[in-house]
Amino acid sequence: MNLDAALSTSKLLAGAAFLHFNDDSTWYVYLATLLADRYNKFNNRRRLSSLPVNDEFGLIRQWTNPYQTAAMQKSLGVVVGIGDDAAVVEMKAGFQLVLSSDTMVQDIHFNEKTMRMSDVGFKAMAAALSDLSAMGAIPKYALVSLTLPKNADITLSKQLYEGLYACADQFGVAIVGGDTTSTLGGWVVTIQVTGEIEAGMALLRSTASPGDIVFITGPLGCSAAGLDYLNTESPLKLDLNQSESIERLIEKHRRPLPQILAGRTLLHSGSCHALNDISDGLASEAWEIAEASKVGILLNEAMIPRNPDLILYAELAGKSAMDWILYGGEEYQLIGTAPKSQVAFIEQEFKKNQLDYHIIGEVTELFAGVRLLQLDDIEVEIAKKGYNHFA
Ligand SMILES: Nc1ncnc2c1ncn2[C@@H]1O[C@H](COP(=O)(O)OP(=O)(O)O)[C@@H](O)[C@H]1O
Ligand SMILES: Cc1ncc(C[n+]2csc(CCOP(=O)(O)OP(=O)(O)O)c2C)c(N)n1
Ligand SMILES: [Mg+2]
Ligand SMILES: [Mg+2]
Ligand SMILES: [Mg+2]
Repeated sequence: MNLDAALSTSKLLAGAAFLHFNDDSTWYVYLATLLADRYNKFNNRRRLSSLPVNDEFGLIRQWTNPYQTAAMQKSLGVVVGIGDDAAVVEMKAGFQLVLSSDTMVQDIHFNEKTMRMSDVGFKAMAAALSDLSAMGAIPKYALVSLTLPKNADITLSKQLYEGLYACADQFGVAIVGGDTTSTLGGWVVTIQVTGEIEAGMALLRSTASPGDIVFITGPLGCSAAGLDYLNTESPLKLDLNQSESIERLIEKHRRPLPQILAGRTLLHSGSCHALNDISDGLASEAWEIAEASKVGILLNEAMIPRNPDLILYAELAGKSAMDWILYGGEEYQLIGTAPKSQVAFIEQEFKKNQLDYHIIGEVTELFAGVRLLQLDDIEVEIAKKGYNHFA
């Protein structure tokens, strides 16, 4: 078995184990169908190569047919999948629907220099699923709306779908439909996702409480540092160690992972107060919790984790790692709050699931907004800034 095959098999196993964690008794059916799916993929591709490439419906079949067989979709609760006017899916008693939508636009979220099309697909799905993770939901279904240039290279659109399905499969998500349109402008991908959650259990931004600790599920700033490198005009001279560090930062920019298991672990713990995912940057998302919960958040610079690759690259580039950590965004880690008394329990649950967990501050009623206790012991308000589409 080559490395790629081994890697993709281990991701499938991780996906299956993940469904198992979600108490889904059909997880082994999902695994079996996923493996059969991989086996059939090559044959499917050959069968499809005779379809026309300049016809919308032929294209949709080419994009979607090589992936997720009917058997696999059935194991995920799909009753009617791609091909009719709308999809039909099973509803589980005692659960509520969780709905969200996210868009990636050429030259705003990605460009030819920063991302391959398969990365765009993977990241678009990951970013959409991230919002489900921030509610504590189990991701289930996705609709893909694709707007592509009239003269687009069809190979690129197929690569986009390769990435979309790689992420969907990793998190047990069935792609059940979407929409296809042409444009005289650049590529736009919108992913609408649906998840399910135990009724009444969704984790909100508005429920932080004074005395809570503030935590994050992993180091921040790496995606922004990776993007900075990809945008560098004059290439830096790098030794092997430095280029490996930068490769890892680029990977974090191109293939972020939604923290679904962390969201589920927090929901199961019964001890998480507020939760939000970090798409626009730590400062911006902490502000969202502070405002929605009508509390203050005091972050402690000394407690904020610093990824060694990030520190190394910040020194090389002569830029501030802390700026990327606070305002960088696109990290898709979670920021949350929990009562102090529950910290040990949550930490233990995270450890059990081999998840990362860092306490970085506390919730207070002494002020409104977000402040940072700097390394020099001075407390400053941090700007409510992050990525803003209209700034
Ligand atoms: N065009 C829109 N019409 C209706 N609701 C929207 C629109 N754009 C965003 N929203 C809603 O506004 C809220 C904030 O959106 P957004 O900042 O994109 O959230 P996030 O950063 O979590 O992805 C969400 O509840 C989202 O569903
Ligand atoms: C070419 C390029 N320029 C800039 C960025 C930086 N960037 C674009 S969007 C964004 C924030 C996240 O996107 P958004 O659409 O606001 O996601 P949401 O908050 O809806 O989850 C960032 C940091 C990028 N990823 N690529
Ligand atoms: Mg959004
Ligand atoms: Mg969000
Ligand atoms: Mg945003």
